[in-house]
Order: sequence, then structure tokens, then C-alpha cells
Amino acid sequence: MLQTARGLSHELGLDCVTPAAGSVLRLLAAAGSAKAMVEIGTGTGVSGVWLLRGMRADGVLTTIDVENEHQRIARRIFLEAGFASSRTRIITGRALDVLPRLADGVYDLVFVDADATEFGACAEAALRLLRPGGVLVVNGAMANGRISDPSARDVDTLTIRETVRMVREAEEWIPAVIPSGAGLLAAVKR
Ligand SMILES: C[S@@+](CC[C@H](N)C(=O)[O-])C[C@H]1O[C@@H](n2cnc3c(N)ncnc32)[C@H](O)[C@@H]1O
Repeated sequence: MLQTARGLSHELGLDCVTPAAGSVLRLLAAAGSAKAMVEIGTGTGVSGVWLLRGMRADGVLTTIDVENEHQRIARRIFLEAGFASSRTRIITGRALDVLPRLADGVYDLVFVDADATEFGACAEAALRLLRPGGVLVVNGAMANGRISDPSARDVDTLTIRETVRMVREAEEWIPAVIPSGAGLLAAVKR
């Protein structure tokens, strides 16, 4: 099932989480006995299946994407992977329009994998959405190796660098960068 979703993702020209990064997502969801999670960037559902596999059997994944077509594929992938439609809440819209409508302090995990220029704003929203002890995960934290190259100053790299710095320095987070896949910035909310 994940192979099908990965193939569809590549056909659409979308990146998706690698198996190494996906297994970290599953582990974090399982370690936190996650019951409520938010995903920003549904894509074709690759990361969603990893998250669903880790979270509690009665948990619900709220997943946001601006592209209805991507979510149409993801909805089918979730069902074919054995997850009933009651396990997912699929919301179509821009992340920064949808996130303010979600409840404060009730989510166990927020996974960010959409527009890199909005990573900082998504991390700030996650601070409001997560319960204490909840986990933020941002995919692409190493900006394909550009993060440590001071000459890389494109807008995506600059935003990712700034988001990693902001989360690392903030009192509210206990952070780590995990070098799996495109790099995962993970942080526990104090
Ligand atoms: C890298 S793909 C997500 C891949 C997915 N997480 C996976 O691993 O299978 C990024 C997705 O974010 C969506 N996206 C881009 N900008 C967005 C925004 N501002 N708000 C919501 N979704 C956005 C794109 O339509 C795309 O489906």
C-alpha cells in the first residue's frame, strides 16, 4: 500500500516521507499513545499511513492539504491500508487558514510537511494545538543538505534554518534534529 502511495506521489511530482522517516513518525505516535494528531500536507497519504500505524486504534488523524486531488488519492490509500474513514478527518484548505479553527491543547502530535516558507508559522500554531508533552515534527529539517551550507540562501533554506533555530532556542520546546530521510526536526512541548 505504501508503495502504491509512494508511486502516485512521484507521478504527481510530490516528495513524500522516506521509509526511514516514516518509521520515526510511527514510533513517535506510538510512544505518545497518540489519540489526536494533525498533519499539514496530506499528499497522497504516505506519511498519514505511517502516523495511523503508530497511533492508538481509536485515534483520529486530522490531515490538511490545499489540493483536493491529492486528498482524494490519500482517502483511498487510507481505506486500502485498513483505516476506516472515521479514523481520518480530511480538511481541504491552506494550512494557515485551517489551523486557527482547530482546538487548543488537545493534540498529541503535529506533523508539518507542506510549504517550507510556512514552517515557522506552523511551528507556532503547533505550540497552541499541542498538549504539554505533545510532539512537533517538521519534515525537511536538513533542507536536502543545504541547511549547513552558509552560501545556501534561497527562501526555503532560510525559512527552514530560522525555524530550526527558533525551536531550538525556545524555552517551550525540548528539540532534536533526527537525520532520517530529509531530516526531521522533532520537539516536545514542555
Ligand atoms: C511534500 S507533500 C506532502 C507529502 C506527505 N506528507 C507524504 O509524506 O506523503 C506537500 C503537500 O503540501 C501541500 N501544500 C502545499 N502548500 C500548502 C499549504 N499552504 N497548505 C496546505 N497544504 C499545502 C501540497 O499540496 C502537497 O500535497
